[in-house]
Amino acid sequence: MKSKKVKVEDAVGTILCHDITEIVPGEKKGRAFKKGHKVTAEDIDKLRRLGKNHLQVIDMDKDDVHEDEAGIFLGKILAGRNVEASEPSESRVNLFSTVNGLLKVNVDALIALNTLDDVVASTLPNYTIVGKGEMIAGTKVTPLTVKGNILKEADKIRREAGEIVSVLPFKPLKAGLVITGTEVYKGLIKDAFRPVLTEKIERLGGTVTFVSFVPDDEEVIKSKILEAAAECDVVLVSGGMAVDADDVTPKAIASVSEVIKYGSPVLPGAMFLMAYMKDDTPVIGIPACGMYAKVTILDLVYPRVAAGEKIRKEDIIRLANGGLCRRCEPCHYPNCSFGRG
Ligand SMILES: Nc1nc2c(c(=O)[nH]1)N[C@H]1C(S)=C(S)[C@@H](COP(=O)(O)OP(=O)(O)OC[C@H]3O[C@@H](n4cnc5c(N)ncnc54)[C@H](O)[C@@H]3O)O[C@H]1N2
Ligand code: MOO
Repeated sequence: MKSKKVKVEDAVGTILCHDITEIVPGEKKGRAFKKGHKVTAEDIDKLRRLGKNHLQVIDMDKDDVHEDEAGIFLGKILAGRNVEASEPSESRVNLFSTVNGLLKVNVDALIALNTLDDVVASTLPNYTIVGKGEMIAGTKVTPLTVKGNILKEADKIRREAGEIVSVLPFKPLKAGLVITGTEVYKGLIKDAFRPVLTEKIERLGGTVTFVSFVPDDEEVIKSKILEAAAECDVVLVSGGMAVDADDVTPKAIASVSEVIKYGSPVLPGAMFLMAYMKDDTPVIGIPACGMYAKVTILDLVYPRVAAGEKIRKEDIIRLANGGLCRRCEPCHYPNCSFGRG
């Protein structure tokens, strides 16, 4: 990109390398033309009136694209489902969510885009819960023009990736709770799991339509999971997830579903279990930390389930990076590093 000095009348189609200021004594002082502006035939008279005989400009080659056009193009490449792009300003285009939901970023494609010369694209962290109208990504080029072949490369990355930035709306899931623990079942202690789980489910648009309190008995737990799975979209089973003689919940879950992962690299949440029934109904085993800790692995995995994702073993393992809660007092989640791997 080379700049040169040209006569005003020869500047049509070139790009200004600097702002041009207009001063009307006693009235105004401001920018009449912006750096990056593409000079048109209609601009010539005004430029002359502003006392300009020469301009410092960039002469666009045939394969050069103006920064604003490049920004618009990149915005289109980035924006997947439920995402809309703003108008460009100094080539920057912002992307906004059009729904409440879960941000999904194809991180590999995002990194590939940023390896292209002059391209900048950044997003909120993958799997952030976002609101309708929230800014979720921004893109621009480093000024003032960009080579067309770079945009072709960007388009290729998008085609191979499918979508790069999208927002998955939360499904109105019917959730079943199977709350284990003989002490709770017998009324020796008051249940604390139901309100915590209900709040987390309802916050994401779901409804608790089945609740069963059961003793630490493998057969009883198993039959209640089956009952819940028959009428719900997701089953959450709490308690009895560790090592006591009475902790039979993982066995009960494993007897009716396929366990994807028992044990997770998230603290709190080490004794978490993720499983699926034959018909793909998710069954989630939640250790007791899910009741007393403000945030746990459940806050990282459940939104993905509610957004319709099928959780794989690798997804749980990848939570290790960022999976350590700092235990801040007071808790700042989600404005913290938890789950931000
Ligand atoms: N030796 C080891 N002990 C524990 C380990 C370990 O690795 N080695 N892991 C710890 C971790 S991590 C967690 S988390 C807990 C998991 O606990 P459980 O899911 O087995 O929970 P319970 O034993 O059933 O209960 C613990 C505690 O919470 C009370 N509880 C349970 N459900 C309810 C409810 N619905 N309402 C109110 N209170 C409830 C229960 O009465 C117990 O007091 O294991 C660690 N141990
Ligand atoms: O599963 Mo315990 O799960 O770390 O607090």
